[in-house]
Amino acid sequence: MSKVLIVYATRMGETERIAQLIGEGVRISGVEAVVMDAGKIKNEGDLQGYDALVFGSSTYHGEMLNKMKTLLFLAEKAGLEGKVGGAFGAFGWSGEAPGRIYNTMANVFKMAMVGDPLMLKNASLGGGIQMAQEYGKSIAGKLKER
Ligand SMILES: Cc1cc2nc3c(=O)[nH]c(=O)nc-3n(C[C@H](O)[C@H](O)[C@H](O)COP(=O)(O)O)c2cc1C
Repeated sequence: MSKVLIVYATRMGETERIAQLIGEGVRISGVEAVVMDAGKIKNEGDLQGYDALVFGSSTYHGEMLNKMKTLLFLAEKAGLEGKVGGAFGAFGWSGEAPGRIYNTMANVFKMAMVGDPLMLKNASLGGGIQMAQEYGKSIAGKLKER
């Protein structure tokens, strides 16, 4: 069975909520999902053995959180080329982090990215629950195309 790893970096918990909803969308599609805090990933081996990887961080002062920067340097060595990818994050107004994560996954890791990064101001208001679950479903859908 295909397996998806969803890793989040959060300060107040909003990006974790989005990660859990993406995980639900993956599981609704019948695909296994593991959701993990970026701080739990200690070496590149922790990122191996998955068919799709989805990374997310909230934005502070125009940047992703340091835990996500560290994770991306580990991921560079994990051999993720060709794997399905996605990026997400909670934001307030400018939301730089998800796009930067997405571009690194596409351009440096050469992953097969789903349409766009998912950016949400709130995981549960304004259709957030559905949008995050749909993002998970689109990750699972891209895996099933293969
Ligand atoms: C000190 C501070 C700086 C912030 N800087 C930004 C920013 O530059 N751009 C932005 O879009 N949101 C910014 N935000 C809003 C957060 O991204 C937003 O509250 C988000 O929901 C936090 O998600 P988290 O709980 O996953 O950390 C900032 C919030 C705080 C408290």
